[in-house]
Amino acid sequence: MNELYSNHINLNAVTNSEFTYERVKAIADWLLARVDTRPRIAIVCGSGLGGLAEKVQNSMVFAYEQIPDFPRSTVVGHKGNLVIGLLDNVPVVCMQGRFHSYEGYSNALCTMPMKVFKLMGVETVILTCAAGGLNLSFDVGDIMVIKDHVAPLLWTLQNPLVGLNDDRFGPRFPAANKIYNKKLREEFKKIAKDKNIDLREGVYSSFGGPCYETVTELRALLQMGVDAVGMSTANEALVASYCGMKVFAIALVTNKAVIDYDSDNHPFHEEVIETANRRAQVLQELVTEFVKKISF
Ligand SMILES: O=P(O)(O)O[C@@H]1C[C@H](O)[C@@H](CO)O1
Ligand code: HPA
Repeated sequence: MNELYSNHINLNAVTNSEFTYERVKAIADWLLARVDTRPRIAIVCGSGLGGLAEKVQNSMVFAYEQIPDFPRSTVVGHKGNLVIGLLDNVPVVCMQGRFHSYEGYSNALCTMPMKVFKLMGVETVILTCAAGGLNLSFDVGDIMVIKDHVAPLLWTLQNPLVGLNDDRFGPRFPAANKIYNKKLREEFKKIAKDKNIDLREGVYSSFGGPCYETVTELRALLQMGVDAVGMSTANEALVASYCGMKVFAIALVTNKAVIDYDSDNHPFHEEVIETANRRAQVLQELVTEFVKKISF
């Protein structure tokens, strides 16, 4: 087995049956035994956005490879640490890098950390990601609050909830029409307004990658009402919501999706990272303020 990957998790396990309640609880307990902090908020840092985790104080940093049964981060711009500590005095657990299905991980494995968070006592999950802007009025650098998603992989057996259901995590047939908490979206928008930071709100889509989308795929998504397209987040949002946690998600528009058949432009990861680095500070400021606000 590739040593980048985890110790004894079955990487090909498509269903969630590999990640039993007991197995996930063992991971949560392993972490809780090593920190004094009891985080109620979890933050997932997307491509190039891991700097937020560096703002966490009194932190304990666990490299993913230290944590039993955790996968490894293999993507540039995803450091691969779980950081537990205080963000402006609010206890948080922060994923400095996430797992993607294009890394060879099943969606059940990609989203397993959400279940760990649930069993650590987390109540709210904040997801961040990089995305290509599809909405014609979007500019590179825009921040979009996600209000819904379209995720074709989740229409298949790659849905992370496929498999025997354990009701201790969530219901067999969870609703998916209210994944992105409206109150949290409103709160975030208020904070941005007070800071004079322009925000977008829209629909995110994820095909899972690793290739960027074809022109025709993007045009179809545009017709469906999609505003930004990425390779992650929807799966995590689904599982976090299924577990009964509140979900808030933002996508940073790191590039423009190319919807002209004859364009010479194309998306590339270096541009994604570069834009993320350029906008990281604003995003960090917004998320830190948001965390403070919702912690009461
Ligand atoms: O991990 P996220 O969704 O933030 O990153 C996006 C999707 C791919 O990992 C990468 C492509 O450039 O950016
Ligand atoms: O254009 C994109 N497509 C998919 N994923 C992405 N992540 C950043 N930009 C993009």
